[in-house]
Amino acid sequence: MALHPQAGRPHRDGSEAQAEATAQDLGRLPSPSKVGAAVCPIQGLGHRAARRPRRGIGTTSASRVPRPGALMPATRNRPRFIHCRGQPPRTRVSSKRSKRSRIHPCHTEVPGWTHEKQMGSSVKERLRPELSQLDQDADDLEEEEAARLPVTSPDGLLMEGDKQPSPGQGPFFYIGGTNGASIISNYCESKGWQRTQDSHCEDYKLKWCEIKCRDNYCSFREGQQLLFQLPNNKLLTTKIGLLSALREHARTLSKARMLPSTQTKVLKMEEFFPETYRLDIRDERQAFFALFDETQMWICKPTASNQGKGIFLIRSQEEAAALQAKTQSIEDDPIYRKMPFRAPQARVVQRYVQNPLLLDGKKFDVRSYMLIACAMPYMVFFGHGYARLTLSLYNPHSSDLSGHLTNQFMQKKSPLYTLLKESTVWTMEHLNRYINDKFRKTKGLPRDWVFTTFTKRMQQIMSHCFLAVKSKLECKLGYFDLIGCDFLIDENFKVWLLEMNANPALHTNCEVLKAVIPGVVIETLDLALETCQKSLHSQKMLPLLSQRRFVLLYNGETTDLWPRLASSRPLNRLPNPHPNPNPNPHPHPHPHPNPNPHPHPHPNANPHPPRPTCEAASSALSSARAAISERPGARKSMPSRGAPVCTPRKSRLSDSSGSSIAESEPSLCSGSLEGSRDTAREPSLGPPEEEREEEQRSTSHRGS
Ligand SMILES: Nc1ncnc2c1ncn2[C@@H]1O[C@H](COP(=O)(O)OP(=O)(O)OP(=O)(O)O)[C@@H](O)[C@H]1O
Ligand SMILES: [Mg+2]
Ligand SMILES: [Mg+2]
Repeated sequence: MALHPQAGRPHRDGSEAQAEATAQDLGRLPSPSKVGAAVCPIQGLGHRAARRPRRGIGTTSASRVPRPGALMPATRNRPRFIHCRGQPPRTRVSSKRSKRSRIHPCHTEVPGWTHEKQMGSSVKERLRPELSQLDQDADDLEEEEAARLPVTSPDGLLMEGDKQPSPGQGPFFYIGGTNGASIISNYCESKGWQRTQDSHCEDYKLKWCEIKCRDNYCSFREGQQLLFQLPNNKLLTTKIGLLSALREHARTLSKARMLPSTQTKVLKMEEFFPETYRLDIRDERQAFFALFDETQMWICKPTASNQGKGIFLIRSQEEAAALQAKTQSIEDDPIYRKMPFRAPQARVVQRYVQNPLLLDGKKFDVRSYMLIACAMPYMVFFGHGYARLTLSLYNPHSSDLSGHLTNQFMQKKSPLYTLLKESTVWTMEHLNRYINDKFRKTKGLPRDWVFTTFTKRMQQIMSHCFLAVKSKLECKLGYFDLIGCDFLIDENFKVWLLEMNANPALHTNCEVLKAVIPGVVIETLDLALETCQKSLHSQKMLPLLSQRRFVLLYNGETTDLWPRLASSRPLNRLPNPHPNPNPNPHPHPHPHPNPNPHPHPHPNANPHPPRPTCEAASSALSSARAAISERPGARKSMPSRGAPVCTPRKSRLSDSSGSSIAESEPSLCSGSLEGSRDTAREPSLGPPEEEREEEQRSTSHRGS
């Protein structure tokens, strides 16, 4: 299919990503005056910290306290969580390792994991005394296991200044919503933390909410807490946010390319992102309707919905004309003119990839992950996910959307889903085997194309997208994010990025998901803890002891200037994920039914330290870096980006599950983080208001 170059498309200035992102949630917000304009007191911290000189905070505590609550095996191949019970004596962090602190390592081989994590010889050398002790400790532990004694929390579970875990005294974690809740909860409980159902609890160590709530960001204690989701991740995770960011990045890069010093090849947006137009901007809309003809297929999507909601295809002149008329009527509607925030959700139209690669005749896409484990400095990773297939055979002419939309939510609508659901999700290994068998010879692909070329391409694209928004993301030490990225492969093996999703689905309702998702979540949490702790203590990030399958895409420690929290802050508040340079490669084996999830060596396999960084991505990064660093607001020149401007306010709304108040009283929450309402935005097209609200209520599980 011939694609129109993006270059000729209408552009808007770079503030659109932010403005659009803002617009999405504004329908649910009170006017800025109601919210109040006071600056959140937390906001200033980053700047103050930036001015302070870096001090040697010392590493003793971080390196000596045992890794808390590691998953310990009940048998050699049946890992289980150890829940820390009882009240161990209060721990003082000292450079001397206490006897009890030595029990954490676990030498158990966990299928599919151990081979990926080994220490380099230099690290081993350094750790030799520790290693022999740990061997002994592991034996001790096995004895304990054999005796089936309850395992108590090791000393030093918490860092200095924290209370020891005891019922009702924390440390606390809070989970808003149900997405991945049991995995997160098990992980935290294995560390001896206690779950609170109080969504207003401010004394938490970790908060993982499906829906962002402004209060969470206002009361956030930088360096002391972990908070899931960057406040303005919608720069990447709404359709318009991503489109605008990529366009602006393309402009920046094209300017930079004119400089003699930056001639290196960088990724072009049109090479990986299907041609897309915003329907909420008149010029773009007109450009789209002018170019449309019946030889092409387009897909129309609401910017901030997920699970395929509100999506339809445009194939005929009649459908295009109907869309045009509807857009126009909304624009002309006096109600929406007066109250643009009441207007239906903005939409994009995207060129439909009509010739997808098919697996046994079925369309599929690939869900991968971008993990922003640390925002100060940025530590960004790539992680493999899984492939999602439709139940029915692909027929480009069919009007049945379930054959066109591969996301699980669409497939779940089918009565056949319960029966055939296992066939709708494949592991990446399965996909790799299939492509090796069916296409390697006929298409002249390299062996293990999935784990070589395809993986590199996804990493390159993710890096490109991250760089596109890096200077605009609101970052604080303790923010972390897991973003679901959807890729489509066409029959020419070209890779297309379809979208990125906040709060990706973490369901485990079929066997493949059970094998994949817990590992993703556990490593996410491990990496968030480790990187945060290291940042707080001004320790070197690498090697990352908890890195297993995720591949490092971006290490801001070596690239960016970033403010460090000074030692005048209360230190050691975050429980230390790696109290000791742990030679055990698999401290957190997750219940993983897949005995060998990565039989083939591939870029995400992680056999040797130092942990892998992505070559593909780093070349993309280095070639783009010069351009990025010149952008206003780039990290180099702006040490700490602003926190959301907001009034700290005790929220008083909570649904029964204790999840974000955004659902019950949307006007108070969700999305006010990005600034004030863009009243100047053009009316947009979409489903009626009720439908839109319904969509917003039910889209907590992003990226189905
Ligand atoms: N440009 C495109 N060409 C071909 N198929 C597409 C295109 N865009 C989307 N699709 C199909 O439609 C599905 C839904 O699109 P998309 O992921 O953008 O929407 P969504 O509502 O955000 O879904 P989710 O977040 O649940 O993945 C995709 O999984 C893919 O199968
Ligand atoms: Mg989505
Ligand atoms: Mg999707």
